[in-house]
This record gives sequence, structure tokens and C-alpha cells, in this order.
Amino acid sequence: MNADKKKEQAGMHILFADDEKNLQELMRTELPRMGYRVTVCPDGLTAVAALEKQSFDCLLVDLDMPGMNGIEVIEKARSLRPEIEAVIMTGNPSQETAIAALRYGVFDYLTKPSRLADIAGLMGRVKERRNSKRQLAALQQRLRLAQGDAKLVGTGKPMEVVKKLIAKVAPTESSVLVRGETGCGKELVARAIHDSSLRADEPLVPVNCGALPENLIESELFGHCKGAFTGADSARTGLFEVADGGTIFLDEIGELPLAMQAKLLRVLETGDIRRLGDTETTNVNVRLVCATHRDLEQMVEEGTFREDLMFRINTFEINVPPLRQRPEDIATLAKHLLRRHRSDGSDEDLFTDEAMELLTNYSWPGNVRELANVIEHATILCDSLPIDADDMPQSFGRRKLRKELLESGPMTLRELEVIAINRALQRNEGNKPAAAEELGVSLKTLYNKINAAEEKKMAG
Ligand SMILES: Nc1ncnc2c1ncn2[C@@H]1O[C@H](COP(=O)(O)OP(=O)(O)OP(=O)(O)O)[C@@H](O)[C@H]1O
Repeated sequence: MNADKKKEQAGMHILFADDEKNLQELMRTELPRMGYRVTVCPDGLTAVAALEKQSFDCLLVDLDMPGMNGIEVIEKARSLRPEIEAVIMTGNPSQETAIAALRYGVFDYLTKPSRLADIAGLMGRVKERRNSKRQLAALQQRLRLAQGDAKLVGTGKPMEVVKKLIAKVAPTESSVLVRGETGCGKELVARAIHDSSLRADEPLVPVNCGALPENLIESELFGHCKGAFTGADSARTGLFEVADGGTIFLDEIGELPLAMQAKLLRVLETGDIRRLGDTETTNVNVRLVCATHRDLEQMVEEGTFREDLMFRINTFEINVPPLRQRPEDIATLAKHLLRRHRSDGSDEDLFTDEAMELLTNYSWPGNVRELANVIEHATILCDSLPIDADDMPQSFGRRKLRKELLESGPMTLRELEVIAINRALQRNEGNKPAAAEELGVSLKTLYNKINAAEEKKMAG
């Protein structure tokens, strides 16, 4: 394929419709020169027939054509190819056509006669817009994959209580404080509240207060003007403004420094945001959902969390129970999390009995996030389902060993040590340096212990 052909195919495909012969000829030669493919039609009906057959990136259409005018073509194009960018050309723009054009989401106008440079500039902007739309769609897809779906899995009593509370509070405007250990699903609860609220079509903006460096929190939350501080090369919109009309989710609210707590309280009370370096304020309408794994009451007593802020944020509280208090949810969650990675295998046969027993008997200090990590690890190791105990991470096996040891009858420390060494050697297929590393001892110590155990065995 020659370079020109490649260039044409990489560019947009434009559908051009105009009854003026000389313009048809001009576009037939000039648009490909700009790097675009073009299909030229002499009237609206032919343009619609072309749209029925194939998709185009851009529709460049004359307003006044006999038979079917430009607006009618665009109206038809919107139902046939909703994603198409439409541009109108007209010799006499009027208010009526401008309104009709707005109604059908026309991208822009070209006034006739137009200069080639104007057409090229406009097509460049259409192309940029198409690229941004594609990037947005790709980012949304990545976000969906990264977040998983927002469904709160769990049918046990504790999760049913959580779901009922979400259903009650979601349609209100109340601030909600979600409490629970790390990884137990607080952010998912926040998303469920937003998704079932009247703000569901507006943005949900999560902010991890614990992950923001102290000197950047204010500008992240409230924005800044150009030059507000060294390094502020351009103005920045704060996350409160991004969330306007929707919900802001302040995760790890307990990590917010005291000075910021005071500023946050003022914003929550007035809705007025002032960007760093700005003299004016902007009013925002944002619903607040916060989360913490910290004991805020204790922090208030210690003077590290403002009592007035606490009263402002905990109008309604939802406690998400740790996974160990709802073992009945582990199997359902494990299957749900596995389905994030694998679509093969039948739902009834995703884990061997041994693997499922391991999962359900473990105490999950890292809660659902830890379970999600163990499952992800297992899906990488496991070529074909079901997942077996051997597919679990080594560290998980170490905890399993600890559990077995805890549950066994009385034994001496030396006996415990021998069991641990044998298991480590088994797991590492006799590889002593690897076993020593797993056991946290030097290779020399491991040899000494193996020799001592063997001597003891020989001595009977
Ligand atoms: N009930 C649930 N159903 C389905 N997935 C869940 C559930 N609870 C948690 N998860 C998944 O577990 C992971 C951790 O959840 P999430 O981020 O909501 O926890 P968190 O409590 O906000 O954690 P942290 O305290 O660290 O901020 C996510 O991948 C989430 O999708």
C-alpha cells in the first residue's frame, strides 16, 4: 500500500452533500489532499442512502438543497449513525437554522463561500473531537475494568442490613459516613449510594485523603489559579467543582490534617469554594459521602479530628462488617471476583472443595481486597478451572500452615519447627535456599536445623 493510500485510510471518512457541481469537484480533490477519505453526494436523498450503507466520521452538508435540506439529512443521520459529527454549510445563516442545528447537535457552521483553510481548520477540530471521544470511551472502559462492577455481593444477614441502609439513605441528600476495616467494601458502598441516588447521572468523584500530600490537598480539593504557588503553571479545577451536581467521596477522612478539616467544614456549611489564589468564590452543590477505618470519636478525644466536622459528616452512618463476621458471603464473593478475570468453566465448578475450604476457613484481615488479590493470583496460576489449593499464593499457604498448627494438639517448639521446615521444603520442591528465604532464616541455619532434626530422629 502506498503512503498516500495509508494516509487516507488513517484519516476520517467524510460524507459531503451539496447540489453545487463545482463544490462537489473541489471537495473530491481537496479533502483527500488534507488526508481524508470523501464520498460526494449531489443531494440529501443520496447522502441518506450512503448513510444507510456505511458509517462516516463526519457529515459535511449544505443547508439549502432541493428535495431534502441539510437539517433533514442531519436528523436522519442522527437516527442512523448517532456518533457522526455534523457540519452545516450555508450561504445565509438564520436564527431558525441555528436553533435547528443546535437541536441536532451540529458541531459547527461553515459560511459559504468558505476558504479551503477554514475547511481544513474545521475538519482538524472535528478530528480532534472524535479522537477525544474515543479516548474517553477507552478510559471509561479501563475504569470499568479497574473498578469491577459496582454490585455489592453478599446475601448473608450483615450485608442485607447494609443494602437496606443504602436503599434508605441513597435518595436523600444526607451526608453519609461509611465505617469499616480496610478493604471491606466502603468505596463500593459509596458508589452504591451514588448510583441509587437522584444524582446518579452526575459525577461521583472519589478522593483518597490519605494519599494526597499535605501541601497539595487544598489545591486538589478546591483548585488553584495560575501562579497561586510555585509550580502552579496553569489554573486547575478542584475536585469539589468537578463533583458539582454529583457526589464527592472523601475516603480516609480521618487522615485529613487539622487545618484542612477547618477549611472543609466551611465549604460543607456554605457550599462556597475558593480556589487557591482567587478572591472570588464559586458555589457548588455536592453531596458528601465519607469513609474511614479510624475511630473518629477517639481522634476527637485526642484532638486530632474536629468534633464539629464529625457532626457534619456523620448524619447517617453505615457500618460495613469485616469479612470474618460474614463467612457465609465468602464463597459467593470468591466466585464473583473470579468472574472478573475468567469467563470459562461452569459456575458450579470454579473451585475445588479443598480450595474453597481454605478460603472459607481463613480470617481475612485484609477483607475483600485480600480475597480479590488471592483470587487474582490463583487465576494467573490456574490454566484450567477449577482453582485448586495449590493455585493460592505461597503467603496464603503460610497462613494456612499457621492455622493448622494452631488447631493441632499440644506439641513442643522443636516439633513445630520441624513441621514448618518440612512444609517449606515441600512447597519449594526441596529447594533449600528458597525454603530458607520463606522461613526467614539463613541457609546455614536451615542446614543446622535439618541436621539436628535428623540426628534426633536417628537417636529415636
Ligand atoms: N460486597 C462486595 N461485593 C463485591 N465486591 C466487593 C465487595 N466488597 C468489596 N469488594 C471489592 O473489594 C475491593 C476492595 O473494596 P473497597 O475498595 O470498596 O474497600 P474499602 O473498604 O473502600 O478499602 P479501603 O479502606 O482500603 O479504602 C474492591 O475490588 C471491591 O470491588
